[in-house]
Amino acid sequence: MLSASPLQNASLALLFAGLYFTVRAYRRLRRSSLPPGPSGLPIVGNIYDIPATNEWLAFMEMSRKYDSDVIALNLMGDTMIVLNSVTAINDLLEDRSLIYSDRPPFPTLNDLVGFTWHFAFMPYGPEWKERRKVFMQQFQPSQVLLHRPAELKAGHVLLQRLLESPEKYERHLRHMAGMVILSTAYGINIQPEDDPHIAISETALHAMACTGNRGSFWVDSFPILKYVPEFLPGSGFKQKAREWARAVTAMPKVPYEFVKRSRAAGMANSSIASRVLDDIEESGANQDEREKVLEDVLAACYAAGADTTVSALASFILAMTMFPEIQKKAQAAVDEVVGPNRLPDFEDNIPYVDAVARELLRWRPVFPLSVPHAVTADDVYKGYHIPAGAVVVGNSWAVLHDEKIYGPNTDRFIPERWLTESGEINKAIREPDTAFGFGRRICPGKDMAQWSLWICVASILAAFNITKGVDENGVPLEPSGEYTSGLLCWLGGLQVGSSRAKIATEWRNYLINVIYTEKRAGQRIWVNLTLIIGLSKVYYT
Ligand code: HEM
Repeated sequence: MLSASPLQNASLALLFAGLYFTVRAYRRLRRSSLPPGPSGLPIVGNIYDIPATNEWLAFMEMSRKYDSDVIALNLMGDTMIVLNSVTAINDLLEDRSLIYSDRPPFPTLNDLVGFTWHFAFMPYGPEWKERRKVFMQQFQPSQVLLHRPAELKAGHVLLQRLLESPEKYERHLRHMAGMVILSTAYGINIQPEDDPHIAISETALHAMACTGNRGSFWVDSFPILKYVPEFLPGSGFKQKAREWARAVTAMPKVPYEFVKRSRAAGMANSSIASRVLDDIEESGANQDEREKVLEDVLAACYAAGADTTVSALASFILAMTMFPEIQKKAQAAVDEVVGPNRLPDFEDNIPYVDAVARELLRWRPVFPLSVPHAVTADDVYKGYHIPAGAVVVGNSWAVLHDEKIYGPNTDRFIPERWLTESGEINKAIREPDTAFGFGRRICPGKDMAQWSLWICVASILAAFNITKGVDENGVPLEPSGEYTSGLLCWLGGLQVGSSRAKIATEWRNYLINVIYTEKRAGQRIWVNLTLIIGLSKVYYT
């Protein structure tokens, strides 16, 4: 074996030292031109500067501390830029959306679990554009009108189910959301219980909630771990991912094949799938390719639309429990327009309910940090360097709780902030659009989501009182009002399904005690609900 001379050793040591200091100096230089932020530790960077809960509040605090609405964090070598004001969000995610519309990679979610069909997680590029275009055609405001009958019917079935077992309200909200989406997208009439389509989708959504937070698994930080063989100790994540992948792969295929079979048998209901398939078959061009896009888009409706709507409605239940005086006002507003003999309809003009629905999205945004974007080219903003590849997070919570925009006490649920003195919607107040994300990635299901929320809120208010539960001594039990946090420490993650997780874990545990729903106005409402049961029987058979 050859051995190096002392001179060679000294030269090598010098070379390494030189390299080390050059890299350090380069990093310092780069860091100094990044937006301000906590300095962090070697290697791990700022991961310990981000708390495990309520990260959006920590980012607002950093913004104050560094006197900058744009802050930068280093998460194990990756740069995360957090935008804490409406101005910064507009300047970058809206006005420069050409380069700010990418997504960071999701190694566990996409590569291991198989959500590659879901365009919400696709990089900005032709595949994403194609799917988004097809989606938008079906969810633009004029098309959304076609979905209203399904939303109304599902709202009525929701009331009936709440009446039967109010303590299972979260399950009923899920059923309602699934019913709207499966019937709109595929023309599928779901079963009242144990529907197989719902079961597959819920398992896949659970997988999404577990893996959508980048950083939940080490493989997110070290993608090479994807290749670890399953027999090695510590590779449990791969087995779990393989189990989830079965449902995730089945989610787009099973309902799509159902539609194809129903069409072949001449029994398909009207749906987005059927309308687009008619077009595809008529034109005959690129049939397989276009069908694959359609299959993905339909599945994206459930994947993106179910948990979100459920989460917002669960916040509604919470708000009505915490602010009973608002509930009374909202019920009075509904009663005044709707009267005692029917349930609300989309044609009803009830500004107070509009205000409640807006306040809901503002007060407890489903995605407090939206869904992370990524920037595809180097950029300069306010003199700061934003490096290509950085994850860019819009702090929706900061905007939606900004008292300069929405007035005082933004932590309280105050629908009046949206109203003029005469009780109409005040058009001068910025709509809660921030709750639906930004720029080219803004939620394309926004209109449908808002109408779904509206009809459920109005219908529940018309039929039920929502009150705190009492313990065995009759003492009211206070709900904690806490939510889970979705953004894990390493990289800007997702909030998908996290409110659901909280409700599932905490609320369900003392659900029967904490929140119960009672029939309001006794017989009068019961009569209405009997009518609804009649309607839903037609639906179920
Ligand atoms: C209250 C309900 C909802 C809320 C709060 C919500 C919010 C959001 C947010 C914050 C994003 C990320 C936007 C961004 O990256 O900047 C998003 C994306 C998306 N949403 Fe929604 N959403 C809701 C309901 C729905 C519904 C009902 C559908 C479908 C029918 C839907 C379909 C989608 C899709 C497909 C994307 C991915 C867009 C893309 O990456 O291009 N959402 N949503």
